[in-house]
This record gives sequence, C-alpha cells and structure tokens, in this order.
Amino acid sequence: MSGRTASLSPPAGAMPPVRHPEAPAPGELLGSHYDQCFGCGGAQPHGLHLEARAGEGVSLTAEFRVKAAHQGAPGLAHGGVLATALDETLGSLNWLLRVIAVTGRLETDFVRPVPVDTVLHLDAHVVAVHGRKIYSSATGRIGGPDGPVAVRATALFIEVKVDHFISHGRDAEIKAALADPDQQRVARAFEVNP
Ligand SMILES: CCCCC/C=C\C/C=C\C/C=C\C/C=C\CCCC(=O)SCCNC(=O)CCNC(=O)[C@H](O)C(C)(C)COP(=O)(O)OP(=O)(O)OC[C@H]1O[C@@H](n2cnc3c(N)ncnc32)[C@H](O)[C@@H]1OP(=O)(O)O
Repeated sequence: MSGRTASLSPPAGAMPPVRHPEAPAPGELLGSHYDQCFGCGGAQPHGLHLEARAGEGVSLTAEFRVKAAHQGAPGLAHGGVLATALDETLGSLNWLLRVIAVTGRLETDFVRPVPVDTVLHLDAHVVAVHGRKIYSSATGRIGGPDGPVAVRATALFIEVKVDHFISHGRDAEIKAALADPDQQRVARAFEVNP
C-alpha cells in the first residue's frame, strides 16, 4: 500500500482557497486549457465541449449537453461520461487558483438518470487547500440551474508542475501544444503566476 489517505475530507490545517487576483472575473468564460481535451477542447470532435464560467470566490458553473454519442443505456447518458463532465468542471477550478493540478481521486454519486439532449447544469467550488492537495466538490442538475440534482462529486486534485505533462505526454502532442500560441500563453501564465 502507498499509505495514501482515501479521505476526501480536508485534513486539520487545510486552508480556505484563495482566488488568484488575475483569475477571470465572475461571469467570464474560462476557455479551454487544451484544444484537444476530451472535456473542453473545441477542436476535439469526440469531446464534451464543456464550457465553464467563473463564479464568485473559487467557484464556477458549466453546462454540458448530453448527445446521442454519450449514451450508456438507451436514451440515457453513460455514467462515465457524466463523471468526465464532473472531472473537467472540477479541474477547471484550479485555473481560478492559477495552479496546474491533476485529478488524484474522484468520487461520484449518480442520483438520477440523465436523458440524451438534456443540459447538465454544473456548479463547482474548491473547499480547501492543503499543501499540493486541492479539495473540491461539484453538483450537476437537470431541467435548469435550480433543477433536481442528477450527479454529485467530490475530488482531490494534486498540484503538479508543467514538467508533469512534458515528461509523461506523447512527443507529437507536446510539440503541437507548444507550437500553439494559445497553449504557450497558458503554460507561460502558469509559470509566471505560481
Ligand atoms: C507541454 C505544453 C503544456 C500544455 C499543458 C496544457 C494544459 C495544462 C494545464 C492544465 C491541465 C490540467 C488539468 C486540466 C483540467 C481538467 C481535466 C481533468 C483532470 C484530469 O483528468 S487529470 C488526468 C487524470 N489524472 C492523472 O493522470 C494523475 C495521475 N497520477 C499522477 O500523476 C501522480 O500520482 C500524482 C501527480 C497525482 C501524484 O504523484 P506525486 O509523485 O507528484 O505526488 P505524491 O504521490 O507524493 O502525492 C502528493 C500528495 O497527494 C496525495 N495523493 C496523491 N495521489 C492521491 C490519490 N490518488 N488519493 C489520495 N491521495 C493522493 C499523497 O498521499 C500525498 O499526500 P501527502 O503530501 O499528505 O503525503
């Protein structure tokens, strides 16, 4: 065993999250962190095309329309796709902290089925930060932003350096990402605003 704690509750000594002064203003779209991302990439034909908008503090909202390609059972969204939408939404929160982080742990509750063509209204916030560990939670509702809860998740993200992607990613995609002026801007922003 690794000795890692399975708990998604912040430990004693965890601090409230601090919104970065240059984080997008409440109401602003965050944009995609990577064009080919399955969750948010605009150039990813198979993706969820999730769009997140900054909220107050370290929170955001996002919308995801379930398409026919996302089915598990007839006419219903696949649970893994819904978990991806939650993961992406939670991951986007770290941009408000100006921290690069990857999902270490994601716990999902599936509360009610989500039909195809439904818009899932997601909201997420960071609960606490402890060293490199970021504790966050998200809720997805259907029928409107105040509709019934369909899915919920709590997560632990771990802060990493941009080298994480450079040393683990595939060469071709790394080179393409570095050649994309937007991605370079993202990476640079992360480097100068740790
Ligand atoms: C080149 C161009 C660059 C362009 C890049 C473009 C964009 C980049 C920007 C942002 C991208 C990031 C996210 C995008 C947003 C959303 C997308 C959704 C998010 C994802 O889809 S992301 C993919 C799935 N994700 C992974 O691919 C992670 C695989 N994994 C690892 O890479 C390692 O596993 C790692 C790094 C997590 C840790 O490794 P490590 O060696 O750095 O650190 P270590 O193990 O020491 O852990 C430190 C402390 O975290 C605790 N801890 C760690 N893991 C835990 C777990 N699972 N459960 C409970 N606690 C855990 C330990 O217990 C310890 O705790 P303590 O400090 O208390 O001892």
